[in-house]
Amino acid sequence: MILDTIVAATRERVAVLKKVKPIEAVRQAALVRAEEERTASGGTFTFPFERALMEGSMNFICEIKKASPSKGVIVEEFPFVDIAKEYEEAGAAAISVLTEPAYFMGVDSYVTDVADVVTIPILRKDFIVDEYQIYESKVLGASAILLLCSVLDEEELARFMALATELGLSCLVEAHNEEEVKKALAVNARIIGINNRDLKDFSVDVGNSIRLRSLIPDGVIVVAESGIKSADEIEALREHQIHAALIGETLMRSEDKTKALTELFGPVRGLQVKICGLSRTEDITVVNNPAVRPTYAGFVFAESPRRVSVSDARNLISQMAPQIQAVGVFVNEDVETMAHLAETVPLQVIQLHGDETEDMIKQLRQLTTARIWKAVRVQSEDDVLRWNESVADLLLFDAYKTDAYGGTGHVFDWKLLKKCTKPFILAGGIHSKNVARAIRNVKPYAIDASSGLETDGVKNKEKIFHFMDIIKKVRN
Ligand SMILES: O=P(O)(O)OC[C@@H](O)[C@@H](O)c1c[nH]c2ccccc12
Repeated sequence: MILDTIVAATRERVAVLKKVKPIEAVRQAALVRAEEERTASGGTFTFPFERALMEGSMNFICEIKKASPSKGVIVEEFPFVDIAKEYEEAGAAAISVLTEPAYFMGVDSYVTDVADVVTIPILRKDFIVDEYQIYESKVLGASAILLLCSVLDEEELARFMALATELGLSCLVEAHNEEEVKKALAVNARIIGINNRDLKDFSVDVGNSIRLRSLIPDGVIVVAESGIKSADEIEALREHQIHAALIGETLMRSEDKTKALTELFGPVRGLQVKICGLSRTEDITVVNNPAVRPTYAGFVFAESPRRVSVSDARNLISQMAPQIQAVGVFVNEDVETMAHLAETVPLQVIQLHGDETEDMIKQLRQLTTARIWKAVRVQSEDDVLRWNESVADLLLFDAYKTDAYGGTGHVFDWKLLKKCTKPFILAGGIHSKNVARAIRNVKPYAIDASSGLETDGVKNKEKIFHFMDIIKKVRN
């Protein structure tokens, strides 16, 4: 049986590795790395892999795999670093990297190379039979490892999971049948992967993950693995509360990963875009381009590197395509001034980005017909709930930073927005690498980007075009 052959080859591989680099050295390196990470995140591990699988209604683990025993070589061209970048932009929650050399043509260093270019977590996919490989996975920069119920007994599973947890690694515990699911549950797996492919004869049945899913209690993350090709399959997985789909071949073979994930996830219609912090004539030329043309363009009147004077704003807005609505961004400005500027610049929207109160919004409402947006800098769920009843036309959620009111380039925890019942605008460190995930997982009315579209403090044309291109593919 192929699985036995791969496992035997893996044992030999590990035996050789141990001679080249003794386990004690790898263990030390892993412990150092784990300790650094723990300290950096304030004393506890953050387990980014499992958190990423809880973000949206369907999360994708996109796989980097040159070959497989069932399909042989899948792609001749294998620019795996570019593929990893594309996966991240396409909206992958995590990336799975095959490192098994003999049957999947994997290489250990792929993990490190991918970790260098993406910020999303990486699953190191290999046939783990020895603690050595767990330490190694940590050193390579993985956030998670794969443990196979078909290869490991309960004692090994429990021991390997405990070691992984100690190192801050998550475990995707893979099962293919009822007996293996029970085994995964017996060792308290936090993430169970249900493989649709039978590793004994390579037959694939996507219904397998749906059938076995019912055996798994709430609170355990469920991942459907293998053979996933269509939007209908993803919809069925979603209906059965499966949190994530691990997809290899379908994505490796697709020319455009962003389009491929949109096909699978389904398009997100109706999303609006605001590009904030325009300050130069060149910026106006870019937004006027039909390929860009956001619904809203923001002009910052408050203290900021992107501040514009009233006369500059007037001049820039007069050159702007009439379809684009001008948003004036203010911080703790007095209401008369804002109402006057809305009239005279003119501005279609007043965005309050400071410590304005609900009373101020009401006063402003009396003075202007411009729409009023209130920016809320989110530190906790309470910040969101407090503004739920506001008379503002829309809320805009941004990251909190003590020393700045906005445009900080920081991303906040989007899960804090779950209880927001009204349409809102999402801001805070949005750029081409996280916009697809932001749109699909947070489902805002509009997305607002500023610093993520800049280079050296000014708007970058290429970044803006690329950003809009991704958004178009996500909206389809
Ligand atoms: O390429 P596919 O059919 O989308 O499958 C991906 C992944 O599930 C598959 O590579 C896999 C699932 N379990 C494994 C165990 C080892 C190696 C590989 C795998």
